Amino acid sequence: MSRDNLYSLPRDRVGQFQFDADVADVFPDMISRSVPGYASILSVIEQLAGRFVRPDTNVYDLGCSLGAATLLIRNQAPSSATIHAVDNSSAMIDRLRKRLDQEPGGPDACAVELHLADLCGIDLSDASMIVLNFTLQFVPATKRHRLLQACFDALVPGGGLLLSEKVCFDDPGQQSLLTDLHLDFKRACGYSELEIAQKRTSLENTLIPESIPTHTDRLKDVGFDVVAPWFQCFNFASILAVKSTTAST
Ligand SMILES: C[S@@+](CC[C@H](N)C(=O)[O-])C[C@H]1O[C@@H](n2cnc3c(N)ncnc32)[C@H](O)[C@@H]1O
Ligand SMILES: O=C(O)C(=O)C[C@]1(C(=O)O)C=C[C@@H](O)C=C1
Repeated sequence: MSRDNLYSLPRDRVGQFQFDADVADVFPDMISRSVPGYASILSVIEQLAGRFVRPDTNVYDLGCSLGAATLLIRNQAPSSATIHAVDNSSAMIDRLRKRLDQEPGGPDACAVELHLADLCGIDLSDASMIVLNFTLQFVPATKRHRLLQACFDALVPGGGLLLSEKVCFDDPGQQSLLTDLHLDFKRACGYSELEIAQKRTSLENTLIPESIPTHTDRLKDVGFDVVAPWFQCFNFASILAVKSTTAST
């Protein structure tokens, strides 16, 4: 795995964070040293796939990056399911396509379709599981409600949505403590103060976190019956939302 040292040298001007080829090349290292609990969340996504993915349904991995969640879901999905891996970064989709060519899966592996597209513009239907693993935070706040409504509407009764996000806190004490603990995590993972500062600048106005109650209220508002925050480490959280089995599609 290539080491992320993208922000290790001083830059005259730190531009907006982009999921370009440089980031794609180091992404597994970058995300695992930036998001506490990332590996645990992935392992739970695989577990959830075993429970939620139904035969002859679609699964959407929205903002799939290099397909970490897609490949784990494929381990559990019935062969008649189809996983749609969606990302608007060609660097990410190209690398995932190569990886799938190298690892086509066994004879019972379900189909994986790649979509180089804005996830706000794609049609979603007949879904038994939808994953937004650290993706919604990059979608403009004004588009988030409509996207989650489309996700809810696309789910079959009993279907599940997994939403993981960097979050913020209304209470200033919590905000400051949990941000500091995240920075300590990054330092312990080997990032320098310069790397941390330059990456923070590049993510400003690009990654827009919201509070856990903002996320859970919105998920209930679009129709989810059960909205269960199941993971939090510092300012990173994951929520499972389930559509009622008696809901009409
Ligand atoms: C933090 S990464 C997601 C990590 C990935 N889900 C995983 O589990 O490894 C965010 C991804 O969302 C993609 N993305 C951001 N906004 C998007 C949009 N509007 N449409 C499609 N993809 C988007 C980025 O290109 C990036 O690959
Ligand atoms: O907050 C940070 O420092 C992050 O790097 C977080 C984060 C994320 O949550 O997606 C941001 C961009 C990269 O994709 C990897 C991790």
